[in-house]
Amino acid sequence: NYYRDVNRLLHAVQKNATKGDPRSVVKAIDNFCRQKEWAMNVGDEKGCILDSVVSEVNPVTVLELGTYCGYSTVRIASLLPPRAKIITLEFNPDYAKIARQVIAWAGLEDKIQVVEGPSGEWIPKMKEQFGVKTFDLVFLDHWKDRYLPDTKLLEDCGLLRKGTILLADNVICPGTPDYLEYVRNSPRYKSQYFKSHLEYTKAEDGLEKSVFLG
Ligand SMILES: Oc1cc(-c2ccc(F)cc2)cc2nccnc12
Ligand SMILES: [Mg+2]
Repeated sequence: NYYRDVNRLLHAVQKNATKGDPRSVVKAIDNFCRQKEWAMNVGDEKGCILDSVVSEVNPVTVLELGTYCGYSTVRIASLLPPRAKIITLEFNPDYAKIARQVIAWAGLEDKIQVVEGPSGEWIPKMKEQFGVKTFDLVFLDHWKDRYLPDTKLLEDCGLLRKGTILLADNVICPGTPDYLEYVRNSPRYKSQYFKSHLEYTKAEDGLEKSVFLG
């Protein structure tokens, strides 16, 4: 079952990665998923595109939708300036439990807040619960049918500012057609597609980077 799989991924991190070294945690997960068991991390190829967007934006406040095992959370956090913070939402409690341990192994607990529950319920509470004004970067990597409603919710809750970057995983595989249509046709976004491959495979996938114009 899924929980046993993610547990083996955690053990691979604890066995092969150096405690307190985020990049070795990322490497250990990629090696495990390439050699042993595929898992739905953003992966090393799309991960390099993620790294370049994070480095370009240099965000202070990041929202990640879909933590899973914390691979992209660790990848992003390892590139953030000292005071920067990531809030990452995960619906599945088993995944959240694993992610917290992966994040702890990387030594990044101080930068990352893992929040359990439905994104649709937590987004309207971001300001009051976490003192967030607006997000500088949002990484969408959760259920594909939540990308569009959650983006509209972020707009309606005033959590996006002129220049906020939305970066969306899996816009080709599994695919998020309604989200793509929205960000590519709305006058409120400037959108750009980064062609890549589905993690650890040769199938096409890509990331969509969209700037909120206010
Ligand atoms: O990166 C991803 C890949 C897949 C996925 C699963 C099965 C396939 F066959 C192909 C792709 C699902 C995902 N769900 C949530 C967040 N990210 C995902
Ligand atoms: Mg994904």
